Amino acid sequence: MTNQNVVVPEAMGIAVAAVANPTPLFPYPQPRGGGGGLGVRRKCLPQLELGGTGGRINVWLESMKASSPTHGKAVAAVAAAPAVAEELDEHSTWVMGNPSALSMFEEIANASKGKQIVMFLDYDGTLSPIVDDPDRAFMSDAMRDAVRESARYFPTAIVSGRCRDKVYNFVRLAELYYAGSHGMDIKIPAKGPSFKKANGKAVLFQPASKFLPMIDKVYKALLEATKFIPGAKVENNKFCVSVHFRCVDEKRWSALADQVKSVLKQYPKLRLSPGRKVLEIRPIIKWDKGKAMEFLLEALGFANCNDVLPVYIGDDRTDEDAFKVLRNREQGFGILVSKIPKETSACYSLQEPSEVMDFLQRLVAWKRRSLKSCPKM
Ligand SMILES: O=P(O)(O)OC[C@H]1O[C@H](O[C@H]2O[C@H](CO)[C@@H](O)[C@H](O)[C@H]2O)[C@H](O)[C@@H](O)[C@@H]1O
Repeated sequence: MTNQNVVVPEAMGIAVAAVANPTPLFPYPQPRGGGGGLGVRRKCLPQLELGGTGGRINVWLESMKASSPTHGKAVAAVAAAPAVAEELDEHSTWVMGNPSALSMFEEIANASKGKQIVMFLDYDGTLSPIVDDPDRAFMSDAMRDAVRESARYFPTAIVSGRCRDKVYNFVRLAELYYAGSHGMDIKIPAKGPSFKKANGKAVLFQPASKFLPMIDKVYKALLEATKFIPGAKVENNKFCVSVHFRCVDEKRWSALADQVKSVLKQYPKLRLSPGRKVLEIRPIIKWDKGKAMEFLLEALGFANCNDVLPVYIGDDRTDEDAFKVLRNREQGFGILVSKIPKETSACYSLQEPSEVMDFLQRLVAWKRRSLKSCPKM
């Protein structure tokens, strides 16, 4: 490895406190309703414990259901339910707490005046629509153009649960920064249009590298344990593993949860969290997408800056860690991609990837106009 820094967390001094910024740069909307809520009935997911007996399987099952809302089904349920009015009310309350980033565009643009926007984008469900086959989650050329343009004006990073190589192969833009495996695999190349702040040295940061052999073993064990469940798919994401159940008949979810649980019992150093019809298995280390975002900000020279505005757009539970960091720092803003109300720490929302594309295009157009009228901006 030449001209590349392999960074260990301690060496970077990465801790939430290390990059804390005391100056509120963006006025987060105040939480509405009780319990710090956004006016939405809280549907907290139970902890997915790996030990214990049969009862916990139900907890797993409930989690799998709760973390996999299907828009079509939700809409049908709303239409059929007697409490339609209440549901609609809930939705509009949520929209008030998390207004559309498109309808609030002027406010967002104003807040970024004089500040360097740094763009963080999740991949699945944000840049590409959710599809049955994870290997075919392609982003459109139009979306690729929008992301390419974003990177011309703002340092832009992809932060994904997928392994870094795989997400790079989908995005195929060398001018971006990539954080794969839920932020546990970060690479900052040495050269590129927006890499001036990275001191001309490539950075490779893999805080879970010692877990590689374990992840490999658990991946093989999960493949074996789930091979009799039609539709189940196990994906090796290098520092984490995804067990997909989108194509598994709901009647077999419990059997799948059972199999996964029996494998994970032998791996107390791994934890499990639910995603969109997927069980995500990863090492128990204090590292997540929020920490990855902070790492990138620091590595790019934006730590302790008052004139930076990080924007994080994502659709998944794992993106909440980044939304929380922004909320706690009172800096920048998180945008949740969702058609249905969800508990979130984001302050704005977009409904689907096509809206994400609109938003990126508008931001770039706004930036271009501002540069024309005031080239120093
Ligand atoms: O952090 P992300 O980039 O959003 O990655 C999270 C997981 O995304 C992928 O799974 C999801 O998208 C698939 C394709 O649309 C879909 O089939 C699946 O049901 C979703 O959960 C990816 O395959 C996982 O490895 C990522 O962890």
